[in-house]
Amino acid sequence: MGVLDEIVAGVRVDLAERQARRSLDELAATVAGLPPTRDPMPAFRAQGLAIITEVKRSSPSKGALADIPDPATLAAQYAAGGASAISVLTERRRFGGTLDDLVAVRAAVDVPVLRKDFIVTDYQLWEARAAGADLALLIVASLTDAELAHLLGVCRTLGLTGLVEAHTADEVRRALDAGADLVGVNNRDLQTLEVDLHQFERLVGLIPSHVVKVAESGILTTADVAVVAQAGADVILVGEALVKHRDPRQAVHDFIAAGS
Ligand SMILES: O=C(O)c1ccccc1NCC(=O)[C@H](O)[C@H](O)COP(=O)(O)O
Repeated sequence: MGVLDEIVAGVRVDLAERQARRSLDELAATVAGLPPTRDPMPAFRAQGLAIITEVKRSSPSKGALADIPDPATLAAQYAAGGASAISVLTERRRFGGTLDDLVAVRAAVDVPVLRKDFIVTDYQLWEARAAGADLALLIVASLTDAELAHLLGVCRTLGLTGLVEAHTADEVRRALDAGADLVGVNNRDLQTLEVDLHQFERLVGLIPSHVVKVAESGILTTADVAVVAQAGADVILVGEALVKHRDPRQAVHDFIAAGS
């Protein structure tokens, strides 16, 4: 079993507990009372490099990264620096996140918010929408083709933008076949945790021009930003470098400038 499989196994256990406490009907009632979601795509398609900044306390690859006692304050700093969207890791066991973090971030900023988790069921998408998310991550490696197409359809029904994440050429093909118009290439292999910044560069040519391309993971410096921007990234997704930075607002600003 690889790391991704282990994470998903834990996610399914936690998910069953939440489902026992709150029914889909209850989530649907909450969602019915919400305003429409925010569309991140215009900002992602605009001139220059866009950035999705991540609220990430810890990770399987690096262990503890930052305490982040107040995700809302960090998110406000990201937004002030020019973030086009904010990613909130809501997985508890390995990343120390919760859906409450997403609720707090949603209340603090106006930019779109991404639920970054290991989504394998409709229920998690309803939870994401009920918590105030505008985007949801779908990881090709943890889904069958049928599941991926189905979950992308549920995203559309709920007004969520699906960020479909791939790490190999085959996964990029599967993401496109499922109809994704926002594709992330993760430089991190989620089974082995190895990071290769050049994975984005290798795969980006497989993605057609009308699809928005996101370079994810392992972007630590402005030089790294320049590498993926020159390779054709429309958007970068950055966690570690920002949560560990003494001035996240300035770091976001500098990363955007490095890619433009
Ligand atoms: O970050 C990990 O170690 C990790 C391990 C297994 C599954 C997912 C993992 N991370 C999720 C992410 O995709 C990253 O948080 C995101 O791309 C930002 O990466 P980074 O800038 O390297 O923190």
